[in-house]
Amino acid sequence: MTDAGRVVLATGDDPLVLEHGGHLDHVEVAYETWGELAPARDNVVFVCHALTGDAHAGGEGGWWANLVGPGRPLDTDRFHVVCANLLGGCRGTTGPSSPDPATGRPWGLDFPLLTVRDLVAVHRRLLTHLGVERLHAAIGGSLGGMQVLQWAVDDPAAIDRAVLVAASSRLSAQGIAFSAVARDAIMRDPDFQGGRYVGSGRRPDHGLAVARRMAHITYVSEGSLEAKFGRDRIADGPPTHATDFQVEAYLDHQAEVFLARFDALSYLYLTRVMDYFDPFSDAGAAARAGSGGTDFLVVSFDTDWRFPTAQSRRIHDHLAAAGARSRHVEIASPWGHDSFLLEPPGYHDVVRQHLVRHPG
Ligand SMILES: CC(=O)SCCNC(=O)CCNC(=O)[C@H](O)C(C)(C)COP(=O)(O)OP(=O)(O)OC[C@H]1O[C@@H](n2cnc3c(N)ncnc32)[C@H](O)[C@@H]1OP(=O)(O)O
Ligand SMILES: N[C@@H](CCO)C(=O)O
Repeated sequence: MTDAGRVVLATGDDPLVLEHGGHLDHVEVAYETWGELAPARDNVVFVCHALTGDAHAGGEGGWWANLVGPGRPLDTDRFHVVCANLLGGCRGTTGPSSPDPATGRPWGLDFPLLTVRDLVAVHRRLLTHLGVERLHAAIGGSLGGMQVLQWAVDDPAAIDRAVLVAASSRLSAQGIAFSAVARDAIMRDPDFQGGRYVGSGRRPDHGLAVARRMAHITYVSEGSLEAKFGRDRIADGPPTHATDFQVEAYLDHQAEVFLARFDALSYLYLTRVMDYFDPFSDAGAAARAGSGGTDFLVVSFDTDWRFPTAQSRRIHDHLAAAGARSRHVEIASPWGHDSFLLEPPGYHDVVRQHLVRHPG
């Protein structure tokens, strides 16, 4: 059974208090579910999406349809899978382009800055709304893995099995630098209009496209770009400043499809969420994450240079040193960071096995 819905999870009477201060009096969340909820409500697998994902993880066109479905590692004949669009997103959940209840106008840059803890607080409210106390598992890739880690820190008794794929507990200087250039491209686009572009008939598409082109290069590997495109050109002819190489046409295409599904303000807010994430700066965080008996699987890909294996090993090392149950597996993949969306050999097997492991 597949279900999709939208639910209000914060109101003026029950606001969402944010980690950096301030609160949101209205939070609406878009979510989808697949598979039957067991009568004991003990078969829920929560999927946390990455930077630009949405609630549509499974089913036709789902961004994780290779992982979610009957007989898949997140087996919907067995599990009740839930995925929600993030707070700050632009795919049905409240974000910076949503109306500010105080003015009726889109929030723009008046939307408060968020943290991973805030994103998780909304997931936790959704679970309460669904009448679920404990997750069979929580799984996420990239920013999704960060949410799973924060969730275990904030509510250690809530998750039996945690799967963090291609994630990081702390962006490197290089990672923050990539985010900075992407945000600059957006904010310096004249159509950004100080963040007041919603409803103006102009959007900072140029800036957002530059941001996505650059980010996409970091999500794939040098080898995969070489293998797909090499130095192939679209047509023979004299040199030009226009798109000429196949790899340029590929980036143009990636940017074009991205503009059709994503919003520049959400990009600014969610990249900033990632920059500041650093849960182990709190010396007690790893011990708390392990204190509820959560069984962690940390997966990385050998060609991921955006969130390299060393960053996953750091997560595992912190957890293991604090006595948490944790395993780290590095998967060989030719495809870089976005391997978490694909099926390199061995990856789905370790996830499948972890989801049926006995806790304790
Ligand atoms: C994580 C979440 O929570 S979901 C996030 C949202 N989703 C994403 O971020 C995914 C974006 N990333 C991608 O699509 C990535 O490219 C991957 C790595 C996942 C897909 O990998 P692959 O299957 O190897 O696809 P590839 O990277 O080659 O891209 C194929 C696309 O490029 C297009 N393309 C390929 N070569 C060219 C070319 N020379 N010129 C123009 N376009 C090209 C294809 O037509 C295809 O388009 P389509 O996706 O619109 O059908
Ligand atoms: N390609 C993914 C990965 C980000 O880490 C996304 O856009 O969400």
